[in-house]
Amino acid sequence: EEEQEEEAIISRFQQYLRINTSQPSPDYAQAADFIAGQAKSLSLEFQTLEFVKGKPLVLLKWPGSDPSLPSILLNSHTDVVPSETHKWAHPPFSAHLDSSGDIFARGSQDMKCVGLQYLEAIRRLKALGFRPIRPVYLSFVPDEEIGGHDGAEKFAESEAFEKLNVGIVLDEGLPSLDENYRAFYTERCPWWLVIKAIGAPGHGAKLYDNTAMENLLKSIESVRKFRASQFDLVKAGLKTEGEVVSVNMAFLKAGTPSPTGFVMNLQPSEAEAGFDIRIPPTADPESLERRIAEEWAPASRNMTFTFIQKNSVLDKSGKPLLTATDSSNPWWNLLEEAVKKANGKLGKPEIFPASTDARYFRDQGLPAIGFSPMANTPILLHDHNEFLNKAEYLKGIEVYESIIKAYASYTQHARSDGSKDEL
Ligand code: MET
Ligand SMILES: [Zn+2]
Ligand SMILES: [Zn+2]
Repeated sequence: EEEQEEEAIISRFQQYLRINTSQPSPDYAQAADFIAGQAKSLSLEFQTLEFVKGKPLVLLKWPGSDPSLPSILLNSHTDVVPSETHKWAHPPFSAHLDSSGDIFARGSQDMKCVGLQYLEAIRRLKALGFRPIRPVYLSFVPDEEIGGHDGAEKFAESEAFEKLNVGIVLDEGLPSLDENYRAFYTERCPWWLVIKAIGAPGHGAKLYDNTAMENLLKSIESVRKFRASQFDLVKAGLKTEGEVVSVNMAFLKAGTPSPTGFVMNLQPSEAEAGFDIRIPPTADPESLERRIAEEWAPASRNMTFTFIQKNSVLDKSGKPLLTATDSSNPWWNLLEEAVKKANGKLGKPEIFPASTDARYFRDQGLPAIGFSPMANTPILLHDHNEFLNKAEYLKGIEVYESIIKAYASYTQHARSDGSKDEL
């Protein structure tokens, strides 16, 4: 019977994974239908919020016996990044289960696993007769992978959100290569930068100064020098990945297309490069901005720059967006204890090296913890052949069962800054 139950759990996970919610044209309608179906089968209240047409956010509620207590929000995004399908061993929306129990799919780690694990944990808690004291909400949000502006950002700023009286948010984390789960108290913020060079066109055989290509290449050299300085700190073991500024080139665009490729004897008059920059909350964004204006895209070299994405590392009051992970934050202690209770181990809290929707909730002054229970798992987010082992997925459900139970039973009135009322 337990075996049958496990099969049903895995089959539900596969169903969700098989919905193609890949950017840039995710099938949000089908994902929303699927989540609504799950909500019905679990007798959870649900509603669809559409801050932007065609981009549904599905909100589920498990009511608490004391609705006056701040609620718990379990967040996950429904969209996934694109895949180079033909480079995968198993198609990214096949959710292929191999003989060692690995389930291959885009979104198996990032983060359809988490969204469904929340639901499976609730299914078990309900079967055991557990009743939450605090209300528990689950948000299935769109558009995280393209910045979250039409999803979590609008949600966190909405009146509907304020009414939920959220006290703590759980969002995504990363797999761990060893047995210790990872938890994240803050994250680097994304700046997506495009620099553009212009220069005089001319014969491909002519040497002259200030071509667009030469101007852009000087910038790229400068970016690479900076990148190496940051990477060296990580390689030397002086800093972790989340503690340095990363910069990686995402695209290069230049040249005059021809039917066989590019015109070779014409020097282009424009050239562009795009960079994905991630900045730790402790870095000085102004000095980086100066570096961009003075070294990477100086007007003196006929260069301009724009940001496609530019989040602040600071909240409205100018403080870094951090969630406390000491005794001042009861939610942190509860998480630690709950993971232990489920026979899991938790490593030291870290800075999430990429970016998540948690930043929009932290921006509202709320504590938010990044956590995806995947131990002994290679980190394959945004990579080919993303997979999660079945046993690891099932273990994660037990961990959430323990966390949700602890959180929903917690009766002290925790303030949003994490401090407690005196008893
Ligand atoms: C820039 S918004 C965040 C998108 C995605 N989670 C990433 O870190 O790349
Ligand atoms: Zn994600
Ligand atoms: Zn992602």
